[in-house]
Amino acid sequence: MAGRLIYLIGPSGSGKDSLLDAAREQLTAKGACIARRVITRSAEATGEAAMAVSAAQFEQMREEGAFALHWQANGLQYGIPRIIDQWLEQGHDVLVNGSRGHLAQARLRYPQLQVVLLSVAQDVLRQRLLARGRETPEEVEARLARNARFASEAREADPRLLLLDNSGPLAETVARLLAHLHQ
Ligand SMILES: Nc1ncnc2c1ncn2[C@@H]1O[C@H](COP(=O)(O)OP(=O)(O)O)[C@@H](O)[C@H]1O
Ligand SMILES: O=P(O)(O)OC[C@H]1O[C@H](OP(=O)(O)OP(=O)(O)O)[C@H](O)[C@@H]1O
Repeated sequence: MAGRLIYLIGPSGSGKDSLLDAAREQLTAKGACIARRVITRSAEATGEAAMAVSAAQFEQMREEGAFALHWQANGLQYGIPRIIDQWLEQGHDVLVNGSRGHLAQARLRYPQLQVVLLSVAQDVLRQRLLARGRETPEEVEARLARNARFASEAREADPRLLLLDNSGPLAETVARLLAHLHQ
C-alpha cells in the first residue's frame, strides 16, 4: 500500500525544520521518511539537514529529473528529491518541509497529499526569526510580509488539513503531530 505524503507548510520561522528534527527519531522508528531538501543557499546558512548547492548545480539536477517537487521562494530554489516516490511506493509515510506557494502544484502531482499547517502569532514569529539570526532584519520583514499574503489563503484552506499551533513548547507540537499521524 502506498504511503502518505505529509506536506508541512507554515510561515518562515513557524518551526517546520525544528518540528521535523524534533520528531525525526519517533517518525523514523514508525517507518516514516523525512525528505532532505536541496537548497541554493550556502551550507553554513542551511542550518538544517538540507543539501546546499549552487544555482548551476540545482539547474543541472532539475534538468536531470532529480526532483519530485521544486519551487522558488525567498530568492532561493528548493528541490525535493525524487527518492520520495520510491519511499511512497514502498508504503512509507513521507514528510516534506513544503511551500505554501507551491501547494496547488504539489497537489496536482500528489492529489492525496495531506497538509499540516503550522501557525504562530506574528509577533512571536518576528522574535523567533530575529533570534534564529539567519536572515538580516530586512529579510525577516520580507518573510513576515510573505506570511501576511498567505494568511487569507490559510483561512479558506483544505478542510482536511491539520492546523498545528506552534506558539507553545515544541514538544507539545511534536506530540500533536505524532498523534495525528498515528490515529
Ligand atoms: N515551539 C517553539 N518554541 C520556541 N522556539 C521555537 C519553537 N519552534 C521553533 N522555534 C525556533 O524558531 C526558529 C525558527 O524555527 P525553524 O524551525 O527554523 O522554522 P522554519 O523551518 O519554519 O522556518 C528557530 O530558531 C527555532 O529554534
Ligand atoms: O511558500 P512559502 O510557504 O513561503 O515557503 C517558501 C520556502 O520557505 C521554506 O523554506 P526555508 O526553510 O528555506 O525558509 P525559512 O526557513 O525561511 O522558512 C519552505 O520550506 C519553502 O521552501
